[in-house]
Amino acid sequence: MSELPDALYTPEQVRALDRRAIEDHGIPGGVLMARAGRATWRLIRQRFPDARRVMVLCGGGNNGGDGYVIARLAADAGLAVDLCPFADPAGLSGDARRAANEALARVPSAAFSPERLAETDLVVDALLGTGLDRPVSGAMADAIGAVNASHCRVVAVDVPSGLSARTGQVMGIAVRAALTPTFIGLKQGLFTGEAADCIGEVVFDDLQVPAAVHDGMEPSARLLGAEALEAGLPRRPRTAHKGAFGHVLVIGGDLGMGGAVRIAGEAAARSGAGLTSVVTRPAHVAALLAARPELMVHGVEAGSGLAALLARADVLAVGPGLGQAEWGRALFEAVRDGDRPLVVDADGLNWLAQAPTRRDDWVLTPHPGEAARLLDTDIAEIDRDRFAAVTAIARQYGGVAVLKGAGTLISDGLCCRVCTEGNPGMASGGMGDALTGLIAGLRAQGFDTLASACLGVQAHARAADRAALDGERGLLAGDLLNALRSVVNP
Ligand SMILES: NC(=O)C1=CN([C@@H]2O[C@H](COP(=O)(O)OP(=O)(O)OC[C@H]3O[C@@H](n4cnc5c(N)ncnc54)[C@H](O)[C@@H]3O)[C@@H](O)[C@H]2O)[C@H](O)CC1
Ligand SMILES: [K+]
Repeated sequence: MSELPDALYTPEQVRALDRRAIEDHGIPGGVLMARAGRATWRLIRQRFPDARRVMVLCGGGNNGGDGYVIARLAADAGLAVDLCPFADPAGLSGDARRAANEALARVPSAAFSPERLAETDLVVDALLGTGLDRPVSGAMADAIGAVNASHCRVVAVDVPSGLSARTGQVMGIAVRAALTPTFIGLKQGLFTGEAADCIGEVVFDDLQVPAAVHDGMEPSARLLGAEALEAGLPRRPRTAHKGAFGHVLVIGGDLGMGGAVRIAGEAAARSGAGLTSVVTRPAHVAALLAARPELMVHGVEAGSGLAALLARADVLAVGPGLGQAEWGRALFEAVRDGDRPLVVDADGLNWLAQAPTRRDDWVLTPHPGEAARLLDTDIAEIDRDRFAAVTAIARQYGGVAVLKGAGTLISDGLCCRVCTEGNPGMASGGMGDALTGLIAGLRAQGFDTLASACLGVQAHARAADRAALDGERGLLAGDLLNALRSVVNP
């Protein structure tokens, strides 16, 4: 099993890679299945050497076929094996049927029994893989529920059963695995949506298929590898001076929401921007100046006195705490059609959704609710396929779209990038404001629209990982901001 490649594919693309391996490179499907089974078995022996009793759940397709190979290998190694078919092996086709016949000649099949889980060390989930095409129900759903409720560690073959390999959404119910060995091509659905609760650790194996099978196959998305951030944030020259690192102007903070612009401003400053200014309600000026003397804070009523401040800024971040009142609308409209690159978040996105327009130099950073408003749809539709949603926003509004969530997606309308860093503690107030400021700060330092979005998302998630104590509780924006320094200045 090797390091994760960055290329992600749809299930259809992976099936095409399968066919190329078979048809163009003469590797029989049964050999691929045997290799998938052997690779998974080797991983099981490495990671769970103490397992003595294994339960293998086999579905009605080739994912099940992989499971039969594993069951036979486990029996040959002397483990006690409960082999539980969830489809009549006689009804299997081709390679899966041959694998089933070989396994069943070695191991009698057993009906799934939740009670057996108490004596089971390890469950191999070979129910469903890339062929999942409807919500899981009936006996298969009951079994997945029992396995998830048990103490058993689970190895999910290729894809946790019930998780969509395309969208990362759970269809009915899905296996929660400790390990997901996956083959030939990484499925995009393993890295966004609800996948983080199901995949455990993804381990990739190319099944010794020639890399040439990927030739001409444009990945549907790419992982933001850990090294992208280090490579992207160059060290500063000794002769550095603040004028060389840009000037960010954060706009927002209607009455009662001054904290949002403070967080965004502080994130921009900590990102390395040379100067950071804030335009907000006059009522917030004194408190902001006292809290963060690095920020230059200006109290502005709707639109008046803004022009001079805009002229001095290199990048604008509009939205944190902007609000849905007349004040916010006037400020948004004053900057929407200006000539400065923009990062638009929060209520800035809501104002944009009410009067859609296009630009090539902005970064839009919606969460699923804001994305639904931008696309005039509902959150369920966004969750149905987040890759499609973030691409649609980038194509409709121009620039770069960032769809925040577990596995944040970044799209320029052509290819999606996926950030797999971050933790559940980020689901707390102020996180989005910090990301907005961070992206604007990087943009002000000369990174282009896409690079500032990718580096900003990754730095934000990594700072959250560093700040999270147990990763399960709500993170404070201040904790993230404190951690940011060590991330942006490695
Ligand atoms: N390159 C690779 O990734 C390799 C993949 N292999 C394995 O093959 C599966 C894909 O096999 P396929 O037969 O296309 O699909 P599945 O096995 O996932 O299942 C199809 C089977 O299941 C039925 N089905 C679909 N949804 C449901 C549902 N909700 N409930 C019940 N049944 C459902 C569907 O009707 C079909 O009958 C891949 O994941 C790998 O594990 C190769 O073995 C090695 C190379
Ligand atoms: K599976």
